[in-house]
Amino acid sequence: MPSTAHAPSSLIQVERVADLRTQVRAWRAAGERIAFVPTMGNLHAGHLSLVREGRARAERVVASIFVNPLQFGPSEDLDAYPRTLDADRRQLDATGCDLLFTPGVSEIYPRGQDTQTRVEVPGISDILCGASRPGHFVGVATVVCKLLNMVQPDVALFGEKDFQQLLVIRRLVEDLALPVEIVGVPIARESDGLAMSSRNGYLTPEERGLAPALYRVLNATADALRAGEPVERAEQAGLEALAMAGLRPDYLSVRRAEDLAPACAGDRSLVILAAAYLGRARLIDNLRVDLD
Ligand SMILES: Nc1ncnc2c1ncn2[C@@H]1O[C@H](COP(=O)(O)OP(=O)(O)OP(=O)(O)O)[C@@H](O)[C@H]1O
Ligand SMILES: CC(C)(CO)[C@@H](O)C(=O)[O-]
Ligand code: BAL
Repeated sequence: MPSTAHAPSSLIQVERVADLRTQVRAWRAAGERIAFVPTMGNLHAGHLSLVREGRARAERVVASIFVNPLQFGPSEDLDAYPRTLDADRRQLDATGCDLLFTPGVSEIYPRGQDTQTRVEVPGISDILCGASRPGHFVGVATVVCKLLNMVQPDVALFGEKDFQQLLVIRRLVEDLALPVEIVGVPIARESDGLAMSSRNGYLTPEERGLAPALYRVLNATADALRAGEPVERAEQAGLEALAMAGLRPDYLSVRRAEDLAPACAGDRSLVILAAAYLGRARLIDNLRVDLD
């Protein structure tokens, strides 16, 4: 055999819940634990770090690719969202993912998405990204709840880049007593600090040059807080710095890391969250700050 031969693919791909369940049941019967990584595809190193973390925690890793229409607003990028299934499959295979679930919309919403039972996590869904994207977290909570019920994993992995989403999902799992461990995975960044994101692909070369300002401003805001700057002043300076760097800030907010309540004097465990528009992209990022 030529030395350049590739190892045969061991990635199983299924589109139907029934096939997913048959395979997962067989693994369970063999005493194997299941890790689950839900995604919307167009995979990058951030997604693959979730798969690797899954491998470290379970014998089998299931990933899903589903661009969930229920979490997109009417004027958002559902149709333009990048779909790169062949490349995604190759990356998952090379990273040791065992099964890829690629349901169609009718497999997830057989009755149509408008008449689908919905899952709402009140309060935390209505602030920050939820305020700018009304209904977004109902869409996320609904599809994540369904996917968890379909896969029935022992552990599910989510990126800390979507920090608010992670907290919404933790709350959902706690409130509905779902028997799954939720693990947050640190943000994977480009060498210039920009958080990896599928939507970075929307940036022109010039915008891509401006984008790392988001992470730089988060770091400058963290420095200001550590130096004793009052929260409101640090937030205002951060918003101004984003605009000066050529981004259009949506929000920059210092919150309590535990529950995203507004930070008050005396709170020590904080997170700075920001969202900003740049060309066709809406970028998000966040940075934890522990004052002590
Ligand atoms: N840079 C990253 N580091 C760690 N995890 C990430 C990163 N980017 C995305 N993830 C995680 O991967 C999972 C799937 O995310 P998704 O498919 O929406 O990717 P994305 O790159 O965040 O896309 P988008 O640009 O739409 O936000 C989520 O749990 C998300 O938090
Ligand atoms: C968790 C998720 C896969 C639900 O559609 C999505 O919001 C994402 O990719 O972060
Ligand atoms: N990564 C979050 C999915 C979304 O923006 O819709």
